Amino acid sequence: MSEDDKDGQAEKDDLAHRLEHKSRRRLEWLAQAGILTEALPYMRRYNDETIVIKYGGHAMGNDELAKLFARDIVLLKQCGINPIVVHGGGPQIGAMLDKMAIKSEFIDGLRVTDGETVGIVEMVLCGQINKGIAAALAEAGGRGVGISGKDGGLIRARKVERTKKDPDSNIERVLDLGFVGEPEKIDPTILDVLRSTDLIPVIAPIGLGPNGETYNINADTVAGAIAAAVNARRLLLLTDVAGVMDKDKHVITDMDVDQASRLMEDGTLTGGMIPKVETCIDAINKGVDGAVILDGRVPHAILLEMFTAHGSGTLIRRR
Ligand SMILES: Nc1ncnc2c1ncn2[C@@H]1O[C@H](COP(=O)(O)OP(=O)(O)O)[C@@H](O)[C@H]1O
Ligand SMILES: CC(=O)N[C@@H](CCC(=O)OP(=O)(O)O)C(=O)O
Repeated sequence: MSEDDKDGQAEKDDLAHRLEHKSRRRLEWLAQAGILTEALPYMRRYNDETIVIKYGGHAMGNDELAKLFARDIVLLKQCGINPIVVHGGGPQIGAMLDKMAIKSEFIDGLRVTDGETVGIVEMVLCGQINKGIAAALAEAGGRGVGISGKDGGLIRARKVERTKKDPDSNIERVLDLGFVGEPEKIDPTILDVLRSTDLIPVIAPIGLGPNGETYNINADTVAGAIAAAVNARRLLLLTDVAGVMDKDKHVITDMDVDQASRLMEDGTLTGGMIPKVETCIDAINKGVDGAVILDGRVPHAILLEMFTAHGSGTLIRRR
C-alpha cells in the first residue's frame, strides 16, 4: 500500500469510528428519553402527594450514595412531590459512644438509653447528622430544613414500656429502657407550613416528654408516625439489606400486613428489622397506602422505586 493509500484508509477508519461513536451516543440519548417518558405516569400519580422517606444510619455510610440520595430527594420536590425525610443514625451514635467509652445495649432493636446517653444521642442526631443532611440537600440544589421532634411541637413522646416473660418462672418482667420514647402525639403544623414552600423537612427522631425530658425514639417508628399523621401516600424505609428476607434468605418482594405479622411472630425477623416491619404495619393500619423496605446501598433506590416499574425491596400493603 502506497503512503497515499495508507492515509486514505486511516481517514476512512477514523470516519467509521466517529459515525459509530455518534450512533452509540444517539442510542444512549434515546434510552435516556425513554426513561423520562416511562417516569411520566408515576410523576402524575404522585404529584402533590406526600412521601415519607426514612434514611437509616447504615444507608448513609457511603459519601457517594449520600450525594445521590440528596439529589433524589431534591428531584422529588422539583417534580411536585412533597418529600419528608426522617433520619436515623444508630451506627454513628454507636461510634460516638465507643469513643467516649460508654457501653450501650439493645433490647428488641431499641437502644437502652440512660440520662448520659440521651444527651449524646441528641447531639449526634440533631447536630452532626441532621445538619449534614440539610447541607447535602443544599449541595444538590435543594433547601432542607433540619428539625427534631422538639421543634414546633412536632413530637410529644412518652416512655416506652416493655415486658418480657421469664422463661423459668413464667413471670412477666418490666424492662426499663430509660429515655426510650414513642410518639404520643404528632402535631404536623410545621410540616404543613413547609409543604407549600420549596423547603424540605429533615427530621431527627427525638421527642419531648411531658416534663420537658428528651426521648430517644427509633427512627423507623418516627417515620411511621409522621407518615400516618400527614396521610402520606408512601412510606419508604431505606436500609442496608435488599429487603425483608424469609427463612431461606430470599427477599420477599410483596406481602400483606398479615404475612408481615406472621414473620414477626415466627422469629424470621430479628434486631432492627422488628421495629421496621412493626412501623410499616402500624402506618398502613392508620391509612398509609403502602410501605417499602428498600436497599439504600443501591444508587438512586428512591427514584427507581418511585418512577419506574423496577422498584426493589419489599412492598407491604393492606391486602
Ligand atoms: N428477616 C430479615 N430480613 C432482612 N433483614 C433482617 C431480617 N431480620 C433481621 N434483619 C436485620 O435488620 C437489619 C436492618 O435493621 P437496622 O440495622 O436497624 O437498619 P437501619 O440502621 O438501616 O435502620 C439488617 O441489616 C439485618 O441484619
Ligand atoms: C431507641 C433507639 O434505638 N433509637 C435509635 C435512634 C437512631 C435510629 O433509629 O437509627 P437507625 O435508623 O440508623 O437505626 C438509636 O439510639 O440508635
